[in-house]
Amino acid sequence: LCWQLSSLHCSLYSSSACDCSFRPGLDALECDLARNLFGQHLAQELVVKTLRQFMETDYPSKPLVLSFHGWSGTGKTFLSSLLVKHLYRDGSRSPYVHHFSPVLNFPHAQNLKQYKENLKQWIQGNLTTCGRSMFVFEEMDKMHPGLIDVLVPFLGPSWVVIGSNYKKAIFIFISNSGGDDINRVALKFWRERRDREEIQLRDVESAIANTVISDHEHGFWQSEIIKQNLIDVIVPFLPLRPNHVRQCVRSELEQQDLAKEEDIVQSVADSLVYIPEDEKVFSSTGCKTVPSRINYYL
Ligand SMILES: Nc1ncnc2c1ncn2[C@@H]1O[C@H](COP(=O)(O)OP(=O)(O)OP(=O)(O)O)[C@@H](O)[C@H]1O
Repeated sequence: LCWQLSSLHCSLYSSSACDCSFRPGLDALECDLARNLFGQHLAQELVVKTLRQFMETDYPSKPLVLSFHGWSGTGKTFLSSLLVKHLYRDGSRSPYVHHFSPVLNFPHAQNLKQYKENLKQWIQGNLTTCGRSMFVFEEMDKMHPGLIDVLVPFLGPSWVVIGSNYKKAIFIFISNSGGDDINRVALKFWRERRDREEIQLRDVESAIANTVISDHEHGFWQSEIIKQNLIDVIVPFLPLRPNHVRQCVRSELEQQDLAKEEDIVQSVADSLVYIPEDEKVFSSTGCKTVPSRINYYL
């Protein structure tokens, strides 16, 4: 029955939508984001809109390249995991989704040459196996500058892997860089009593790009990926307000099958640090420490 259902699904979509267990459920993704990703109207809109455009054709002109920016604990990794869940049949167990972290995969600066070669081979090999692969690069701000540029041929419109259409791949880069730029704008809006939903990509985009390319420690320092405009969308994550933290607490309590008691919700939210110190507008760690705090207040 499962097989029949999946082949029916594949024949309803174009057959190539089913390459490599790729089962895009964009309506479900949109719904999941609307319900579970708090306070990130820009990220939500940009990612869904861009994915819809990218999926519209079987022959995209280049792979999709997204770069997520924002402070710690604001939902960058969480959003990327929801993408994986709604794009691949096997979700996070999919063999076509690859994660890279500089600390785990490229820890020693002196091995840069070897890492470059390995990374190139790895990407090429996986793209040959499956054009619909996804590659997620975490902590780009800790990646050795120069390493990531081996990806340049894979990100543009003019490179070919025999046997697969590499232009269907998705690359996601994640970093905290640009977080201060985003926060400055968010704070300005808050001080002017303007709705945070009024913040547009154009309010933060160029500041993020400038910060990233001029940061000597960032993997995109002087990178050709930026210079050649290979990033399709810069996705900003806004700093979280106390009400978003409370939503995270409720959501975590629900996941742990615990009652959503408001005094616990408030105590956990109150226990976080908010900045600036005098105004206490944004959580300095987003929702990151919520699960560990909950155990303390139960
Ligand atoms: N905007 C959000 N909406 C809902 N939950 C969130 C949000 N931000 C963070 N969380 C919760 O906090 C946890 C940690 O967030 P996440 O790992 O996505 O942060 P991050 O932005 O990737 O941080 P870092 O830059 O430190 O890696 C998530 O697993 C999720 O449960």
